[in-house]
Parts: sequence; C-alpha cells; structure tokens
Amino acid sequence: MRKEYPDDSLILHTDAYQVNMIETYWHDGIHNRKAVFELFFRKLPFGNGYGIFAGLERIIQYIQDFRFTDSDIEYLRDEFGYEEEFLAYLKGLKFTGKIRSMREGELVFGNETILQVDSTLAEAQLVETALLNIVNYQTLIATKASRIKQIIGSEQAMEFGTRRAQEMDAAIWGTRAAFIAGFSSTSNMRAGKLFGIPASGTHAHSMIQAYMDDYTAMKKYAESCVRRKNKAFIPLVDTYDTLRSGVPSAIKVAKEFEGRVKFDGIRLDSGDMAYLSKEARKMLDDAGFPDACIVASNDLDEYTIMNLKAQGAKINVWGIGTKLITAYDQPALGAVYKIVAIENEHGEMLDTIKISGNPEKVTTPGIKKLYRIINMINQRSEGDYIALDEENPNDEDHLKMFHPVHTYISKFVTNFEARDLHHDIFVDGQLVYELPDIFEIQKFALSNMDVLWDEYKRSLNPEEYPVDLSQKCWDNKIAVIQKVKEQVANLK
Ligand SMILES: Nc1ncnc2c1ncn2[C@@H]1O[C@H](COP(=O)(O)OP(=O)(O)OP(=O)(O)O)[C@@H](O)[C@H]1O
Ligand SMILES: O=P(O)(O)OC[C@H]1O[C@H](OP(=O)(O)OP(=O)(O)O)[C@H](O)[C@@H]1O
Ligand SMILES: O=C(O)c1cccnc1
Repeated sequence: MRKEYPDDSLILHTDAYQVNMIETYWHDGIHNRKAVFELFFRKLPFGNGYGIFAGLERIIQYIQDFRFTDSDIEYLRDEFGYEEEFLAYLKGLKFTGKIRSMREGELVFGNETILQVDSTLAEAQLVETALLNIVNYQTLIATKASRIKQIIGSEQAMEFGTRRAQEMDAAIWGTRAAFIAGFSSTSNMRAGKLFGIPASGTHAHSMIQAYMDDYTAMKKYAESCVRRKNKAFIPLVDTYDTLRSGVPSAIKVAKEFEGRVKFDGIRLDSGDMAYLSKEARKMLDDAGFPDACIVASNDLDEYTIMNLKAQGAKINVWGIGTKLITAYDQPALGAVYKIVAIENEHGEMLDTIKISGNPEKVTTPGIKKLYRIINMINQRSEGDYIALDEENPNDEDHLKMFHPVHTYISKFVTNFEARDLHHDIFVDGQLVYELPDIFEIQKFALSNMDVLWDEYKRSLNPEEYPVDLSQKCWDNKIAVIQKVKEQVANLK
C-alpha cells in the first residue's frame, strides 16, 4: 500500500528538477553562493497593451512558510533516496535572502523585472516554480479583468467565476486579482472572508424552479432579503419569460416590499440581452424604479460587452465568470525566472546570460533596477527604463531612451521623474513590507491607469509601450554576449 504523507507545507510545490539542482550545488559546495534571479514575461497576454501585476500576497505567505517539514523530508528520503546529510541540510533551510518586487496593482510590460530574488543559489533556485505559478496566474487574471473593466468603465463588474475556475485556489486568488484590477465584488464568500472583498450575489434559476413560478419565488426571496443586513433584492428574471413574467413579477414584489428591501435591480442571464435590457429598462422606469439596475450575466467578456454597449443595451452591472476566471482566450502567461548574476569562488558577482537563436529570448545580464519615467509636465509615462544597479537616472537631466532591439528608435526625455518600481519585500529573510489592504491595492491599480496614454489602453492593437535599456545596461549586454561567444569559439 502507498505510504501517505500529510499535506503540511508548500515547499515541495516545486519541480523535481529544482531539488535535483540543489543537491548538485550542495554536493559541490556552491549552494550558499549568492545568486540573483529575475522574474518577467516577454509578451503581454490577450494582445493587451499593459499588464497588471498580482500575486505578492501569496508570495509573501509562501516565503514565510518556506521550510521542509518532517513529512517532506520523509518523502524525499523514501522516494528519492537523497543522502541523510543533504536531507539534514534541507531540514534546516529557510529563506535568508532579499526579494524586491513591484507592488500589486502595478502596471507591468514585457521584458521587465516584476520581482528579483537575491539569495543563496539554493534558496533562489528552489522558489522558482512556486513564484512563477503564483505570478503567472494572478497577473494573467488581473490583466484580463482590467481589459474587461476598461470596456465597462465606471459601471460595476461582479466576479461570478468560482464554479468554472480551474479548481479552488484559482477561484480564490483569481477573484482577488480581478478585484485588484477594478471589479466591485466577488460571488465567493470565502474570498470575502479571507481578503475583505465585498461578497454579493443574486440567486439562481433553481430557486424560481423550486417554487414553480416567478412571483412566489421572488416574494419568498424578498422576505429573506428583509432578514439580511444589506436588504439587497435582485431577482433573476429570465427563467420562464423575461418580459411577460420575470420583470413584471420583480416589479410587483418590489412594490409590495417597498421600504423593506432595497430593490437594487434585476438580473438577465439569457436571450437577446440588448433587446431585453432595453425593454426591461422601460418597464422599470415606468413602474417608478429608475434607479434599479440591470445586471447581465452569461458568458460575458470584453468583446460581448463592447458589442452589447454598441447596441445600446441598458445594462449597468456586469456579472462575469468563466471567460475571466479561466482567462478563456489565453489560458497562460509565459513569465520566466532567469539567473542574471552569480558569485564566483572569489566572492565576486559575475553577470550571466542565456543566449538563444531567438533574439527575444536572450536575457539581459546583471543586477538591474526598473524605473518608470514620468514626464513631470503631463504626469504621463514616457516608458520604462531598465538600468544597472549602480545607475540612478534621477541624476541625469536629460535621459536618452532607445528601443532595445531597433536602437535607432530613440528619444531624449527632460523634466522627468524616474520612479523605482521595485520595493524591498524581504531583507535577510525577514518580511519588511506591509501589504496594503485590498481596497488600497485596487485604488493604486486604478490610479496607475492615469499615467498611461490612451494609445496603450485600447483593447485592439494598442501601441507598444517602450521598455528600454540604459546605455550602460545595453553595453553590458553586448559585452557579455561577446564574452560568451569568445568562450564558445575557444572550445576545441
Ligand atoms: N444582443 C446580444 N448581442 C451579442 N451577444 C449577445 C446578445 N445577447 C446575448 N448575447 C450573448 O450571446 C451568448 C448566447 O446567449 P444565449 O442566451 O443564447 O445563451 P445560452 O447559453 O444559449 O442560454 P442559456 O444560458 O439559457 O443556456 C451569450 O454569450 C450572451 O452573453
Ligand atoms: O457565464 P459566466 O460568465 O460563467 O457567469 C456565471 C454564470 O453562472 C451561472 O450560470 P449557471 O448555468 O451555472 O447557473 P444558473 O444559470 O442556473 O444560475 C450564472 O447564471 C451565469 O450565467
Ligand atoms: O450571484 C449571482 O447571480 C451568481 C453567482 C455566481 C454565478 N452566477 C451568478
């Protein structure tokens, strides 16, 4: 019979190759050398012009819990036969290094570092898989949610996706990511409990079916709303016949319960939602409920919403599930985690590079900083600027920005502020960052949109936002490439 182990830590939420590599380093005695890794993606998802970073809260939890439990060690011993001495080393392992990261809700673009891990080689390597797992999913969903929110504008977006999410973790962290990007609520009560996101909802068709008719069900539901704190009454009107039975019953019950429930509106979940919403709007207005909203749901995404708006649909609250929470049109973000510097046997840090036949896949060596160059006249961003650690663009009074591949595309920027986008999260293994509450993170994410020109925000064919290398960073990259080439040429 298979031996069972308790699920009591996340440290083995990693690829087996990470542990194999660490064993290699440990045996060779280089596991405690300093190493710096950077996490970034190359291409924005959904053809969008910007991304929204999410995932830091879970990363903090993960790093704080970063240790091998007895059962982890037992599993490694039983299944892989690692040496006892190595297992003893693992047992004592904790995260001792530094993590710098963007704040959640930050705007992020291709080929720029979201997060930098500066620690021992072993520690920095071991966290790779989990960090990518967290950032790839949450950033993808935050970006999808932001795309949808851009189309919705100031109207409310409710997150309804839990039942369709790729399992429970995805539902919880996905809905949090959606809230960061500007959604107003979650249907998931656990997410409400854990993160403080407003949890709210309407009801399902099953309730109408259980009572066999719209009016009876809505009346019973209204009675229940009276007993609840917020008194919100939003009946679903499309179970039998939206305009003949659903909306009239909703109006009748709302009148009967006037003053006792808050008739926030009705929900439409099928049929021609442009037509039905316009007709329902007239009926609600004529009945004296001009403030009652029309909530729409059913396979919505930014495209359908845009289309409904173009048809003049009278929808003012949008319930969005499947297509958001599963990132339906692009189910993965390709963030990677690359080593950029490593300590040698003399204690010096050496820059490292990964060369590829594909120029886009050549990494940028060296420990770097990332700045957003804000034009102080219009408060808009001129682009992002990757500089070597020792550089500070704020010391310059005019900054040359040039395309990192097509270098002849360049501009000089004056009267700017270079904002360092990375913040210390862990220093010497200790958490030094206080995570803002979820409302502050959302506020930050929404305010970031103001620094972007509209050209980067449109959902179709946005302009490419500049992510440039400083001259020194670019020169360093070329020099390291040259060095590697010479090294390879000298091989016999
Ligand atoms: N006026 C409209 N213009 C564009 N798309 C619409 C319009 N009305 C509804 N839709 C979208 O069309 C799709 C199909 O709607 P429909 O009501 O036929 O759903 P369904 O899935 O067949 O119904 P049900 O959920 O009851 O099974 C949904 O994604 C819906 O959001
Ligand atoms: O379509 P989504 O964007 O994923 O939004 C969530 C959907 O989940 C519910 O449907 P479901 O068929 O599960 O149940 P119901 O219609 O009977 O409530 C709800 O009515 C929405 O249509
Ligand atoms: O509250 C709702 O209306 C709701 C919640 C989850 C999924 N569909 C609808």
